[in-house]
Amino acid sequence: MLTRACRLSPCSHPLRRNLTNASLFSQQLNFRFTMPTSKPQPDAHSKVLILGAGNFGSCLAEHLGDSEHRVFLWAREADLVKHFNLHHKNLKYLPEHNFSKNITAVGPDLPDGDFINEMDVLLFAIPTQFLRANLTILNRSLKDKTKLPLLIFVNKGIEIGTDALTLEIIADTCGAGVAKAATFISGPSFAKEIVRRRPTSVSVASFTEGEAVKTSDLFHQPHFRCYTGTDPIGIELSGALKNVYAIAAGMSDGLGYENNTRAMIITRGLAEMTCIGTAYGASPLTFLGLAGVGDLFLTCSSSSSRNYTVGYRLGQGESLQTIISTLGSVAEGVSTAKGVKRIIDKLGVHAPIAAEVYEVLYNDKETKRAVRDLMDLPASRELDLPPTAGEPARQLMEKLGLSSG
Ligand SMILES: NC(=O)c1ccc[n+]([C@@H]2O[C@H](COP(=O)([O-])OP(=O)(O)OC[C@H]3O[C@@H](n4cnc5c(N)ncnc54)[C@H](O)[C@@H]3O)[C@@H](O)[C@H]2O)c1
Ligand SMILES: O=P(O)(O)OC[C@H](O)CO
Repeated sequence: MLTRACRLSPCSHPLRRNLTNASLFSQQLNFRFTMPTSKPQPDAHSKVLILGAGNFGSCLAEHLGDSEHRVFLWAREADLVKHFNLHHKNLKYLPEHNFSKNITAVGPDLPDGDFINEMDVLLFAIPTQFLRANLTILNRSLKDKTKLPLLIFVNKGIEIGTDALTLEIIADTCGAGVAKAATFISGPSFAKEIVRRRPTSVSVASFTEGEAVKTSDLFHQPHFRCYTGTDPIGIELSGALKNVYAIAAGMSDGLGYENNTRAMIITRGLAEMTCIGTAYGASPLTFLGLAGVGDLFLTCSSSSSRNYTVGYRLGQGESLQTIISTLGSVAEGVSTAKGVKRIIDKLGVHAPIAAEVYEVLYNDKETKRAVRDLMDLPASRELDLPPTAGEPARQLMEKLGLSSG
């Protein structure tokens, strides 16, 4: 079979133990810590600032504009700001769409402190690799950290160089209190389908159910459902990891392999994601949700996915450099593959598909050779979840002041 995936020290009833640990852990959290919360539930006419006017930021601006919120969309591109306000169009990222008149573009400089402090909601749609620099500037504007706006993050990646999840980037730049209040949206949600009001569902997670519910209520519409949870680390890992497997699936299709191979990559990819997440300290169940298998399935099976497209073009023989310079949009899996490789090496999780994607992207390994090496792995058991050692999550929780030990 394809992999000897995810083998750490065997344990007798790993799933049961992981579930027990996860639920005990969240009970301890709710019981032992006073969690920071944002201002009360944003009402029907809230002021929302969306940071990042790419495909997803502008799509979510449109989504919230539907609900008659006062929506501001920050773009770092001066021409985009000017054209958007004149014509309600985003020519660079969603050129076909006519945007709601409830949206005002702002930029190219980040808004100042007075403006930021008037907002009920700050939604970050900035790719992971640029988040730290922008949060560092924004932090200076967050005057009263006991009255935070609702803070929502939608990026799906791991930071190069630090291997940090977004929670850690927020803690480093704005402090642990801000990170603890953050909410994450992730799940199968192509921007261009949301602006066409196609029925869509996502996962929404925060450390407290209350914050997640505020975000869910804000986003809920007849064509858009949110499912809440309290495993933000698992939700973040799901979104970041699926991008790497979408590259693998695209590669396989680009090489001319067919449905069996793609199904194998999706299924073994889910097994790898679950093992990596569990070893990291997330709940294995999170990977069975919309942010996990839902988004994995979407991006591994559609040419609308930028990550799938990168893989497909690699499989067709194009160089990574050419693909990146002509993609016109971000494919978070390319940078995230670096962090994933370091995380699996550090945790000792056997995740051969992720490792082969890294080899193709960064060590010039031929795509065909990568597939052959995966198929040559010795036969293995289908799934042995690692014990919930969870050292990275434990360290992160400690950094956030949420250590339970
Ligand atoms: N497009 C989708 O369907 C979708 C869906 C869910 C989540 N996401 C996630 O949302 C995030 C944004 O993706 P996108 O699709 O909007 O990307 P995009 O490629 O459409 O746009 C890129 C965005 O990054 C901004 N940017 C570039 N350099 C920057 C810098 N130095 N500082 C700040 N911003 C900079 C651009 O101005 C633009 O707003 C990604 O993490 C992506 O994984 C995207
Ligand atoms: O185009 P991709 O591959 O970045 O995928 C976009 C979203 O993550 C889909 O949910």
